[in-house]
Amino acid sequence: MTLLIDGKKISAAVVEQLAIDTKTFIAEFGVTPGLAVVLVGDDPASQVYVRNKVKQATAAGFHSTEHRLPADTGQEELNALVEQLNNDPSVHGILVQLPLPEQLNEPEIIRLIAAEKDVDGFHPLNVGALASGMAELIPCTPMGCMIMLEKTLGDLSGKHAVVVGRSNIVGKPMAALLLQANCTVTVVHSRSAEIEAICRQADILVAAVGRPEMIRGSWIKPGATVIDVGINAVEKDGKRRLVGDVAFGEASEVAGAISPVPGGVGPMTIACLMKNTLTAARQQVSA
Ligand SMILES: NC(=O)C1=CN([C@@H]2O[C@H](COP(=O)(O)OP(=O)(O)OC[C@H]3O[C@@H](n4cnc5c(N)ncnc54)[C@H](OP(=O)(O)O)[C@@H]3O)[C@@H](O)[C@H]2O)C=CC1
Ligand SMILES: Nc1nc(=O)c2c([nH]1)NC[C@@H]1CN(c3ccc(C(=O)N[C@@H](CCC(=O)O)C(=O)O)cc3)C=[N+]21
Repeated sequence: MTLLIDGKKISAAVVEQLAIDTKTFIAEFGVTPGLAVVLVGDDPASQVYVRNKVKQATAAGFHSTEHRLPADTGQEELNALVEQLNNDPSVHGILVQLPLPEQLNEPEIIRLIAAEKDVDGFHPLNVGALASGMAELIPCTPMGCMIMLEKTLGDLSGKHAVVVGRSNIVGKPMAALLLQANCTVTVVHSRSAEIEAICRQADILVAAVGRPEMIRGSWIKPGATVIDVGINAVEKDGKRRLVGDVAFGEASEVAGAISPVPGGVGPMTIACLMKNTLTAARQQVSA
């Protein structure tokens, strides 16, 4: 029997606990955690995520604001907004939706966000803290994957984890967290040889590639735990559908446990963003 790792359900439990912790926090400090989400341009998928984020923030009891800028926004203008949010004491968390339109310098923006308000965990200070096991703000998607894995497997010590993808947003921080959880970690990417054979050795397989259904059933070791991070919009029978980086039907016949798309990592990412916002608020009131 293959276990379905239900991200919707697990994330609902996370948000429920968070709403309780937030109430306690507000009662103790008289401060409501604030999240600001910045969206440049009008990419429809990004709009969906931003809407979900703002909705969940409200459900968690946060104060949240949405800042939409036109696709042709210049660097100065975006910098000025980030600086304004950095200086706003009612804002504890800042998320700038990525990728940015190409005229904007992404690393410059990531560095400009105050590290203590960087609820994505992308600032170099937070990346360094994660690498050395001192992190407070951990990238939301990998954190969500870890919660799913620990819920499914308990202790991860000694397991061989294979991460497909090495982006700063998912693959690299995922590998860091798995290593910290005592896994033996292999990271493969577009220049790797023998990807299939390496995947087949994985007790834990995390797919974060951005290629619809690239990972086939035959790449999976029987009984392995598979976490599918991919969110790919494809046309099927004239309709827009979301599929992951894993061929779900085939994979679920081999895997011991697998997360679906949608309803897997996506909702966990948003729940972890809320966790980080409360963590950031806690740090800032006690600073
Ligand atoms: N559920 C969620 O909350 C989130 C989902 N996502 C989704 O996860 C997926 C990955 O996102 P992200 O990490 O940002 O994507 P990126 O495009 O930044 O990174 C993709 C990675 O996959 C590697 N790769 C690409 N093609 C291949 C291939 N054929 N074989 C092996 N490796 C390959 C790339 O290698 P190289 O480095 O060599 O180019 C790169 O490291 C996307 O579908 C995205 O939509 C992303 C963030 C959050
Ligand atoms: N600075 C920054 N931080 C991010 O965390 C970030 C980002 N930029 N850019 C884009 C990616 C993508 N991402 C998702 C979040 C939630 C869902 C999600 O909730 N998905 C649902 C439903 C999706 C739907 O129905 O369209 C699901 O998978 O079930 C998906 C994808 C965060 N990202």
